[in-house]
Amino acid sequence: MTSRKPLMAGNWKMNLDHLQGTHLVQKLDWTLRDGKHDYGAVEVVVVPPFTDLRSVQTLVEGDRLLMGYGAQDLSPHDSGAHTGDISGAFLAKLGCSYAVVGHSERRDGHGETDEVVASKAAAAFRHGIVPIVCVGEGLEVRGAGEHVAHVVGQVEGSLAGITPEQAARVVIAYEPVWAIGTGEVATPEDAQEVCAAIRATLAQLYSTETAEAVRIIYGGSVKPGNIASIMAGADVDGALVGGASLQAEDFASICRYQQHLTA
Ligand SMILES: O=C[C@H](O)COP(=O)(O)O
Repeated sequence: MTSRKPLMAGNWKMNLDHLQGTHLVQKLDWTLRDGKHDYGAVEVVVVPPFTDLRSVQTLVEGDRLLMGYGAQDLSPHDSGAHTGDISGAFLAKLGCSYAVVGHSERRDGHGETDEVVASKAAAAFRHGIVPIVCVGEGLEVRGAGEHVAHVVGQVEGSLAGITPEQAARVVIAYEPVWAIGTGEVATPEDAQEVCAAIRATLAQLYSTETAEAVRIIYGGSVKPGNIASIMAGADVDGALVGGASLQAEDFASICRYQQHLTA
């Protein structure tokens, strides 16, 4: 029996300005409360654009909401002449608990390598922020049957320099690129296969104890109708949700995935 607390993180990507974001957080909180969501059993986190974070902080702190929030990226640098970068120090001051690093949309669209991702993960830890480190293969790699080796390589590269103490707190998101925003979700077996391989890699890099502590979540076309079967995988500890996290009812339903099992 695992003691890992499931994590449902809603990555809004470049959607919703701060007014729309405030509205969604309020509606999500209300929907979760209405469904008697047990935050102690399933952690809920929203990941808005940078420009929404101050508004989300004000709402979460002011109304003592139980959901957490994080950023979609951060700078590998802490301060200085890095135009357009956002420091982990600033995010920590805004109360961010998490920062997504190495999302495939940044690896592909901004040329981020494993080395860059590792430096961002290290920056997050310097400021007490937990990095959600994204890995995942493209369609070609999957077609060649090299997805496990590819993802394992990304995990090793993206965690370079991360200490065992930090590694135990990291979140790894397995997101097959071909499943992101396509409606083509990985099968529960696909998700479990790669998440188990990630955990085995963590055991080799660090220790079995560390590997057992790490939450490994799945992302890619997660919806209310498929979350329960994905979560059935022994090594799947939650989800990084894109499109479906923009609708309060859908994301709340995903957060309450356990109810789908008994429904
Ligand atoms: O960060 C989230 C993932 O990219 C998944 O996005 P999606 O749920 O829209 O497929």
